[in-house]
Amino acid sequence: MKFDDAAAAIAAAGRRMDTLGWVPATAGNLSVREGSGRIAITRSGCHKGALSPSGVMRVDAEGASLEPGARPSYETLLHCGIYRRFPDAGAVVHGHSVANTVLSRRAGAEIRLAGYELLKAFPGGPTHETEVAVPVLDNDQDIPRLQRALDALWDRTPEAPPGYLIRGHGVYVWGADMPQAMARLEALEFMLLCHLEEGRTAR
Ligand SMILES: CSC[C@@H](O)[C@@H](O)C(=O)COP(=O)(O)O
Ligand SMILES: [Zn+2]
Repeated sequence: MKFDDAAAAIAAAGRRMDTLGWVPATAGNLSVREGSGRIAITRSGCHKGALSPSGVMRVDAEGASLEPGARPSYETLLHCGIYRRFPDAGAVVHGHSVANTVLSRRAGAEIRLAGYELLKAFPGGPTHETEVAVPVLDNDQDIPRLQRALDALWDRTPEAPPGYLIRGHGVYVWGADMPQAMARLEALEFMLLCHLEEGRTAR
C-alpha cells in the first residue's frame, strides 16, 4: 500500500474512533503496514479527532523514525511487535474506551466473551457459539518490557485472538487491513460494553 493511501486510511479511522469516544485527549494510535519493512503510524501526541494525513509518519520494522526529527507514537514498538509476530496483520488500532478501561482494571489475566453474535467478527468460525478469551496485560510505561510480556504470552498461546487489553489503559486490535481492524475493534468494544452493562445490572 502507498504511504498516501495508508495515511488517509489512518486519519479517517482515527477520526471515527474519536466520534465513538474511544480516544480522549491525545490517547490512541493507529498504523498500517506499507510493506518493504515500512510502517505508517500516527505521530506522538496528536488528537485523533483532528487527525489528517499530516499526523502520520513512517517508521521501519524496528520502530525507528524514517523522518529525521519526527517522533512516532510512544507505543510504536507494540505495533512493530504485532507486525513481527503476525504476518497477516496489515493494520493496528489502539484506543482508550470507558468499557475497555473499566473492565481491564477489574479483570484477571483475560476476559472471556461468549454467546455474542458479534464474535463472528473474530477468527474462529462463522458462529456465535464460540468463546474468545481476550488477554489482559498489566500496564507498563516500559514499552520494550511490555512487548516482551506479549511475546511470552503469544509463545504460550499461539491461537490468541487478534487483540489484547492493557490494564487501566486500553485495547490493541489488528486485522488484515484497516477496514478489518476497525470492524474487529467495533465488535470488541460493543461486546465489552455489553459485558460491563451485564455486570452493572446484575448487582
Ligand atoms: C493521552 S495519554 C495516552 C498515551 O500515554 C498513550 O497511551 C497513547 O495512547 C497515545 O500515545 P502516543 O504517543 O500519542 O501515540
Ligand atoms: Zn494508549
